Amino acid sequence: MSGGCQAVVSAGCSGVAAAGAPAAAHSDSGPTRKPAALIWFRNDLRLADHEPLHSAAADLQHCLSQGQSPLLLPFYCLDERELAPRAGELPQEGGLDIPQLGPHRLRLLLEACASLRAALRRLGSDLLAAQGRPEALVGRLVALAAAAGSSSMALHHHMSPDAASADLEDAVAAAFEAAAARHGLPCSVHRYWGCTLYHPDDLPFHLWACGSASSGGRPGAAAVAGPAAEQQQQQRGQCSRVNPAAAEAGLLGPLPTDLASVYSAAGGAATAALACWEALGAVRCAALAPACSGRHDARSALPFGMGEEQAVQRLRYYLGLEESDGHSVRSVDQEAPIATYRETRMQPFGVDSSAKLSAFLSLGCLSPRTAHAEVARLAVLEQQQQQQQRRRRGQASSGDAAATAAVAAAAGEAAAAWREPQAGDTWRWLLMHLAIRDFFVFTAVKEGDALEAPGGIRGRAVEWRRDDELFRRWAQGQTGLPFVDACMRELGATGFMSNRGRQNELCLDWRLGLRYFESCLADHEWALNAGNWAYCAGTGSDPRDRRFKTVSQGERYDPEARLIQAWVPQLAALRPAQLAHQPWAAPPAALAAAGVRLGCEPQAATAEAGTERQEQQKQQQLGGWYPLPVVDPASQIGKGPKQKQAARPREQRQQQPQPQK
Ligand SMILES: Cc1cc2nc3c(=O)[nH]c(=O)nc-3n(C[C@H](O)[C@H](O)[C@H](O)COP(=O)(O)OP(=O)(O)OC[C@H]3O[C@@H](n4cnc5c(N)ncnc54)[C@H](O)[C@@H]3O)c2cc1C
Repeated sequence: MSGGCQAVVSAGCSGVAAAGAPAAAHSDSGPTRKPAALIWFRNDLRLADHEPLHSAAADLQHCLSQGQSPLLLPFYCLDERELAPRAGELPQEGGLDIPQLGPHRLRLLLEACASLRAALRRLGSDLLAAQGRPEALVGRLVALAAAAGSSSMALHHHMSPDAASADLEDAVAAAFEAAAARHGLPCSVHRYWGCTLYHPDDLPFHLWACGSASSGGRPGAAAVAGPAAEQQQQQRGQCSRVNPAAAEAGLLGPLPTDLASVYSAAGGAATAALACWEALGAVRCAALAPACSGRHDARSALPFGMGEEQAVQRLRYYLGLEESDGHSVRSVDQEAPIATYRETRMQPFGVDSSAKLSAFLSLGCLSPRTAHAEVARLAVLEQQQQQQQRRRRGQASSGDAAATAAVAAAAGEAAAAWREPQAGDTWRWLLMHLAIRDFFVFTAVKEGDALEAPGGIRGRAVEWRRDDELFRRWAQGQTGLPFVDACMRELGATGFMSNRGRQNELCLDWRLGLRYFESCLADHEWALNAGNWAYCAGTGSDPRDRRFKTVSQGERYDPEARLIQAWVPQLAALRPAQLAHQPWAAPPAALAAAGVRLGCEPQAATAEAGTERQEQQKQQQLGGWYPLPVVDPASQIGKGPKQKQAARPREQRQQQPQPQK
């Protein structure tokens, strides 16, 4: 960092303004002073457990108490570079010039920004929003604050674990410093860590190599969940009013809701990338619900609006918690989904089979620590219930209520501390997955770009296969492997795919899949996507072969073929339903009864492409043409006791279908 600025990387909850204040000549003391704080919102679109906001607000609160009139400028910048393809690091891109930020995630992002803006407005503040480059926007904001008479500038933001983000953060800081210097304003930059359950300072090793962009010492350690998060929640009413000049600068206009218009506003590269995305996945952006419309594909596993409130609602619903008179109580209506989480999590179908928190976490509408705090509440309630039961059975003395509650609270908090889950546990399995998320984030920070190298962090010497036509069929859900196709069609139409589904691939260059997922996943996080792809490809930190037998996976985790019925209507009428996993092995009579015809649709029929509406109707009709598998299906069937080949008539077993080209 240069100029009069001082970078401060804060990890604790203590105020940091003093640390960033430069020379005494620029002191902010005195009634005429007007310090300004910019809060750069990124993938942390929430108010609770938001250390940059909390710290800035605490500093400004201090200024207010001294009779000064500080400014708080929370802002979000939709970085246009993300709407275009990544710089082509893959050879023979094969139609992969798709946006990094695809329409599904864009929709949720716009919704999350709208929710955040509404929440800030309720506090008398606002969210300044623009499309462009953050490093250009900070310059404008500094000018705005300077014109409003600001006497000093501070920039607060969360750090991102993405490999590319360190450069962006440095560029934004440099632009901020340069703009402040132009206006003769002292300034400081404050970076925070807030995207994991555990804080890097609490790890038993150093995450950052010395001299990296993010190093510089990380004072203090944030508590994992618990009181810190709650305390911050209570203090969030501290934002001061945003400068009205921001409205004039066009930063308070309505957020876009039409997805395609966002790409076209970003220029030719983004528009072309969107067209490429539509062609590759055979999904039309115009057919997707606009942001904030409240509309969803009826089959979507993510039928939620996006925002902090929705995130907490979803989490509480899943845990079976309700708010009553400001306290968490257990919902009495029905058994909460968390009760069966361990058993259902791998099921690829349904809204409640797994927690469906990933999109909220990826946009930062929910912090992992807040999730942990809610789980701790559940643990306390469980302890209270157990104590009551013991008392009823006369196994515990009936002391005074307050003392009993305190004991239960302590026991609950202790119970929510980390321990490996056992078979009978419920919420502990959820905590374990949040810990797995941390593992991938920290691995990504440590390994950086190396995670995406062809041989990964283990430098495996593998000649990855490229087959653009096969890749296209995979992306469009036309492989002839029904479970894979159902997963891919769900991804294209809704941006979600279950964890099981995400682990099915066709032994092609894994980095193609990585890029396609990046563009399609509504919950995309670079660290998690790259780390998990590397895991599946055997190039990550786990050297074991993780290749799935895709047919067996479907049969095992979706025995009733509900996912296939939802997304592959051609096979939906097959009975018994299990036949949908291996239609090539179904008796001819069953195929005929369900109207299924295997193979390529004859040219004459495809040539008669109808209107869009007719095409949609055709998509929803049961029965019809369904392709034969693009790979030998026998290679996708496991031999283990739980992965038995579906029963099929003897005569059919003789005729293995030939892979279709
Ligand atoms: C190839 C591949 C790519 C993936 N890309 C992403 C991605 O971009 N973003 C993303 O959030 N998840 C990713 N995952 C992980 C996982 O599939 C999703 O987090 C999960 O399916 C989301 O559903 P859920 O919220 O119901 O998760 P649950 O299964 O209920 O788990 C709860 C939370 O734990 C975390 N979690 C669970 N499994 C994993 C995992 N394997 N790795 C990291 N965190 C995990 C997530 O935050 C999740 O929301 C990927 C997995 C694979 C195999």
